[in-house]
Amino acid sequence: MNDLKAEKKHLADTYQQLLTRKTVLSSFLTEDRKKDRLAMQSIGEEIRLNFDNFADRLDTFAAIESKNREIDQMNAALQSAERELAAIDRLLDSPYFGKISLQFEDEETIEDFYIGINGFVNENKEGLIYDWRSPIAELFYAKRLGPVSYQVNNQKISAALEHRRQFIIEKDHLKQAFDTSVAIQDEVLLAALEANNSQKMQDITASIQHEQNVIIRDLAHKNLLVNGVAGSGKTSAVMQRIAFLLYHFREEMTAENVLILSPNSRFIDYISQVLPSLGEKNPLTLTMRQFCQTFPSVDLESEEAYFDRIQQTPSEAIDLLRSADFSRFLQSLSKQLPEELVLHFKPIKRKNVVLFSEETIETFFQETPKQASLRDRIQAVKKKLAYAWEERLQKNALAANVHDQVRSLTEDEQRSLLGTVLKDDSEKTIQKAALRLLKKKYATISKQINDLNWFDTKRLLADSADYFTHGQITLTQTTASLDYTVCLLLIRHLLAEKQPVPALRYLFIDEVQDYTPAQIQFLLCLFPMTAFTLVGDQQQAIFTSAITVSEIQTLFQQQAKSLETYQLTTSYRSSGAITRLFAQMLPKETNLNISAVRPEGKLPQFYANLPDVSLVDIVKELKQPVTIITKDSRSSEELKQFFDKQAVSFHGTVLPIHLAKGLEFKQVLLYDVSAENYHTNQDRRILYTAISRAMEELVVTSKGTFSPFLTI
Ligand SMILES: Nc1ncnc2c1ncn2[C@@H]1O[C@H](COP(=O)(O)OP(=O)(O)OP(=O)(O)O)[C@@H](O)[C@H]1O
Repeated sequence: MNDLKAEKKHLADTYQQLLTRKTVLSSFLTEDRKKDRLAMQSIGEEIRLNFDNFADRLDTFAAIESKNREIDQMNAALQSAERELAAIDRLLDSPYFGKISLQFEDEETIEDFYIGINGFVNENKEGLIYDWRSPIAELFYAKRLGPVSYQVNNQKISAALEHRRQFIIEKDHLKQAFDTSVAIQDEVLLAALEANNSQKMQDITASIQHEQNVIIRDLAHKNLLVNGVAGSGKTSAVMQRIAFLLYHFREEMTAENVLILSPNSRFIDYISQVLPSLGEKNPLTLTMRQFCQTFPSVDLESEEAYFDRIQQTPSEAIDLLRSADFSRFLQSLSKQLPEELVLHFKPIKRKNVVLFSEETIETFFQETPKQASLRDRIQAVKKKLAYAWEERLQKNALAANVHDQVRSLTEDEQRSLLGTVLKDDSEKTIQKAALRLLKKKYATISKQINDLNWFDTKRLLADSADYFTHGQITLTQTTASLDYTVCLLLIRHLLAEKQPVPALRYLFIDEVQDYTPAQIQFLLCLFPMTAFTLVGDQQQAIFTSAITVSEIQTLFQQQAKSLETYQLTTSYRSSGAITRLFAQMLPKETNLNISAVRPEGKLPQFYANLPDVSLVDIVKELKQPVTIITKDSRSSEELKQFFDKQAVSFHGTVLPIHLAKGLEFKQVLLYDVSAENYHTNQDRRILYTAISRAMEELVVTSKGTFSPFLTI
């Protein structure tokens, strides 16, 4: 490349300008922090607090207000400088990764734009680096050279993309440069894949592929569903899309308006660095179980019990609780309750003393307008109960014995029961304190009223199941399974009280194939205005809790919501040989043609009829760290104990597949892939998922003969 020299010079210049700006910002921050402290100190000295008369008070407030404004301005300047400094620090690691040369209409010269992980404008207000999310940077990810356009402030700008260059840069060292005419060059992609050395997920900004970019930047469609093969960058696309949206809507939303639902706690940790490395805050990230636990009075099975359960064949009752039909029926109850379904109320009690009987609550309910929605009627009953309770407390607070109780309180007791020490013992003070005392004493009653403990939602759910299945299914729920809780929360939300949820603009669901139709329906009800991005892989549906693409599409259609579907078939994670192996696992009718990006690499090794004692040598010989993946938790535990007993030490982990899901590891050993362990269609998907966790080296063992799904 004849202008490599010019590129090196450009890099040196840019790097120098970044360094200069860093120095300016650092000294501004140290100086300003000092000034800030001094300013704070001087406030007390400068403002004479004078509250003598009305005019003095106004003057004092005005002086405080003006000082506050000064401090706010100072803080805003500090924060903005801190943000800029952090961005510069990121850029100093690698100032930019791409360049596009554009010929704009009516302009004679071609203009160059350098693209980096963040933007940088120098002190002369020249844009030296453009953020990869800026409108113009989209052209960098465009498929071909030639006529292109982009949108700025709803205005279309046309140009000709004359030239695209990609760089591999470390600090101020230009390691490689490639001129590319078709999207992102393989060398850059392969270099990015090679450089993936971390245990945590990394951003893919410099090598986002065209089909991923379309998903990341899709603003035209509110709801997206991405069905992509193993390793096709679905999670990466989710993270990059969040970063893109936070940038694009920076004036309107923050990370607080985003929620990511993830498969398990390990995965949450795995993705935790991507957004901070791009200068963005992580949004709240939860598993569906954790999300349901955020609601009041939810008591749920543990994560382990949950995973155990969703690997078992479900009972008829669980099937019902997961189904779209049943949750749709529950949803329909909010409009009209069939005559056969009767609401049941529970008495409000304290220590076996009934304060509001079922009959009283039933009467309150009957007094509410019949034409109102059930939720409004329940809310009206709640208000009536709260009012009746307050009245009762006020009446009781007049009683002499309560007043005596108040008078006999020591100062310490007053502090702990009334929150203050009584100033006098006038009738008025004592009466007020008496009410406070009673409220404190009977706090559980207010809580019961508030938490709707008196409305028997469990009974309604059980009766609904009975009615819906014509008496075929009786719900006898001993432990609160996630499936049961989701239906209960749906009833609570639609029929009793809107559940408290964050104001979400975007909801991202990873591994969506593991959700049930009822769960998706529940989320759609909870977040009617939110935009959904769902990503998953039908072939990785390894649990009995699952949903298909067409079921998801139907659920969206029923809610009159559009859903744009994307399919990704290029796999970036595993070597060619490993990709070939898991691609063979797909049933013919899927018609999926998985293409690998990485080179062929080392062939997987297979050991049939291998006793555990021989496993030890194989594990030790493998490049470390090695991840051993088992089919379930029980075999993981057994294997760990076996290694302990044998005093085998190796660098790595033993994980059941449900915890390895979504993650990736350089060296993987699949434990006991025997015909006995892997013969059903679900086993086939487990195997496909397990093999596709391996990036470079794969060893497959079996205690007996191999599963028929392995065509070695
Ligand atoms: N455009 C890209 N450039 C560089 N690396 C990429 C790109 N796309 C994906 N990768 C890498 O490929 C690997 C797989 O990506 P990711 O985990 O996002 O895929 P996935 O579709 O969510 O996988 P799975 O469903 O199998 O868990 C990751 O290491 C990711 O960094």
